[in-house]
Amino acid sequence: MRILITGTAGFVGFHLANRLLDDGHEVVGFDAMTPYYDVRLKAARHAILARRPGFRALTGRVEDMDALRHAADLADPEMVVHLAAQAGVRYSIDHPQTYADSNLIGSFNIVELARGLKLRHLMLASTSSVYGANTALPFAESDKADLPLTFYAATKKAMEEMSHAYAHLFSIPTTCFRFFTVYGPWGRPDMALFRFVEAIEDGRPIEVYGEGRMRRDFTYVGDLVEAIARLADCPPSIGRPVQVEGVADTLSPVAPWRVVNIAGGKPVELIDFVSAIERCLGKRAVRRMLPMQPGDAAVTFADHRLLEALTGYAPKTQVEDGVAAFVEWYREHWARTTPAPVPA
Ligand SMILES: O=C(O)[C@H]1O[C@H](OP(=O)(O)OP(=O)(O)OC[C@H]2O[C@@H](n3ccc(=O)[nH]c3=O)[C@H](O)[C@@H]2O)[C@H](O)[C@@H](O)[C@H]1O
Repeated sequence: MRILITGTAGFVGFHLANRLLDDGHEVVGFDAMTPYYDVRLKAARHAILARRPGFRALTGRVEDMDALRHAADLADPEMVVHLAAQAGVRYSIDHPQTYADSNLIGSFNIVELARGLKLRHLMLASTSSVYGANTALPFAESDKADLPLTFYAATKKAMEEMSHAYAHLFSIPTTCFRFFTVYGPWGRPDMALFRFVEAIEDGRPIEVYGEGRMRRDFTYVGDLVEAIARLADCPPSIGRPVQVEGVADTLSPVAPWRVVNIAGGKPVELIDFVSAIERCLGKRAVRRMLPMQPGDAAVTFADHRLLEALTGYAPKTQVEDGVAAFVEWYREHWARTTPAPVPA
């Protein structure tokens, strides 16, 4: 299949592109290389993809419709996977404009682009953050999700809603998947795992928010891309819901559209995550215990029965194993081969 993926220099886009190339698909990757975090990491990911037959990279922002149209002309895609976004829960508090630009305008451009393409499937990355102030656990996709705690979450929910309208009006088979704190090799430097490992290796204290009592349904990136690759083969079709024991399919009655959680399935307390990191590194962290940060969710925990019913797959990697894979990558690859930053 010919596939256009936005955000291929990003953490998830890099892994997904590799996975889909392994399966023999052709991939055009579209990425703006934004400097939200160390661009050398993005460049290194793209350099690996560039060596693979079947991959072509284009640089551009999702806010730039002309650049997107150019990418679509080149790719002639049968499927679009939209992963490019301004991510990060806590960063959104002081930088809402970048979220409005990338996540609202960018996602609008993607559905508008899809309107003119004959796609088998449009897949869009959403987030567990849309469950916001919900307290009923686990989070089921059919639960109302109308109480976002951050503007980041609000922009992702808006993307889900925009895509529903477009799916309805223009018959675009659309799946929105909600990620739950994805981690693993080549991960994002702004996220807990990278920050903790980097600090412990450098002998600096780590900052543990919420006194370490928050829980996250951490999802290993290898499991995530397996789930997305399987979901790619399950485009929604109106009137053809899947039967799921105990949970409702989110298939829209008026559009070929659904939303699906992708999560590890076993929430882990942050302090236990820190202990797993310490065991893998063979070092103790100096822990600075801090209060919860504004906008953070106390718990994320996904109902993953819909994913299982659709794909026959459930994520399986234990946190200890996933953290070990990250630590091996960090020590053997990133810390060893990355040059010191150029002074400003
Ligand atoms: O699934 C999501 O909806 C989101 O997942 C991710 O957000 P989070 O769950 O916040 O992941 P992450 O940063 O790994 O922090 C994990 C925990 O460590 C705590 N945390 C974090 C950093 C730190 O230095 N100290 C700390 O205690 C922190 O307070 C938190 O309790 C994505 O960034 C986001 O884009 C979105 O997709």
